[in-house]
Amino acid sequence: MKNLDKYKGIIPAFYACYDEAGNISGERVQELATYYLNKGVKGLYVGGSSGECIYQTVEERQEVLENVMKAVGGKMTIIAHVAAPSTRDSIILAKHAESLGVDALAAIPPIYFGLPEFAIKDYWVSMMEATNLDFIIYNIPQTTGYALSIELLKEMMAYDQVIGVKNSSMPVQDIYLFKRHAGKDIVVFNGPDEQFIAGRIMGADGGIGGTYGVMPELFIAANNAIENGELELAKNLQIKIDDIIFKMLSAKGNLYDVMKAILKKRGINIGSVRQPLPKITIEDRLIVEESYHMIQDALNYIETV
Ligand SMILES: CC(=O)N[C@@H]([C@@H](O)[C@H](O)[C@H](O)CO)[C@@H](O)CC(=O)C(=O)O
Repeated sequence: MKNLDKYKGIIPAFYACYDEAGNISGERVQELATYYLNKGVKGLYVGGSSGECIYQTVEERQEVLENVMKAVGGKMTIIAHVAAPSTRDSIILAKHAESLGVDALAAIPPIYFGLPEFAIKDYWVSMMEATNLDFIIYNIPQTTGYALSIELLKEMMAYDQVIGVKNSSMPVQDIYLFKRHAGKDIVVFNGPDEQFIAGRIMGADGGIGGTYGVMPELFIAANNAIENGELELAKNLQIKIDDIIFKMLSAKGNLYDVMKAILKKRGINIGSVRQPLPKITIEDRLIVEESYHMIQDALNYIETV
């Protein structure tokens, strides 16, 4: 029986760190990784949606992971999202991640063309079996168009390397169903940050989220409240988190650029987003300001409870 405790907690989805010219900045990657280490999160999820991975080359994705491992390798759990459009590149990224000593791989299903489940399974198994690492299925039907079926989950659970599911689908019941039908102990990560505590109550062992990175303290506090059975506090924190997310999502610019602007106000400059993601507008600056102060207010609230 594998000990899965190292995956159970708050794991921010790591953001793309660019220099002023829009190229990957190894220095800023290391600064952001160290920032999260010091915040006390459980680990980092590197190269996922929030990492703008689909807009980066294989070499750029390798550079990001190399710099994360330089900064925090061995000091926290590192999950490397290695899925690329082709199986070939996914295998290259998986082997590279293993060579750096990450804890686990994660992968979305194939994108663009809708493929039959046997082809999705082959895609996942090919990159997984190119290494000896733990493997986490990434279910995110909103962006991939494929919702993980119980049948395919059961087939994948037959592989000892498969240890969990990162579930970003909105129905929180999916978390329960994946746990129920896995047939063995698995880790399920809550993906939609807006319903983090609901996911935890329905069986998620922790969370991986794109907004954790701009307010990690709030998700750590919400997770601790769940762990301690303080459901009223957990709900109050979730409501504060959601109001912040809704405010950030109200911007015209992409959420990731809103969060990067807020991080800059928190002292961490990781550049902007890569097109075609729309950058924040002048008008969005007010939303950034308001979101930043809502985070500060929530941090002050935590100090009082
Ligand atoms: C569809 C989507 O991107 N979901 C996000 C959420 O963290 C999302 O950004 C958040 O709930 C705000 O809507 C994560 O589940 C995925 C994610 O952060 C990642 O893969 O980087």
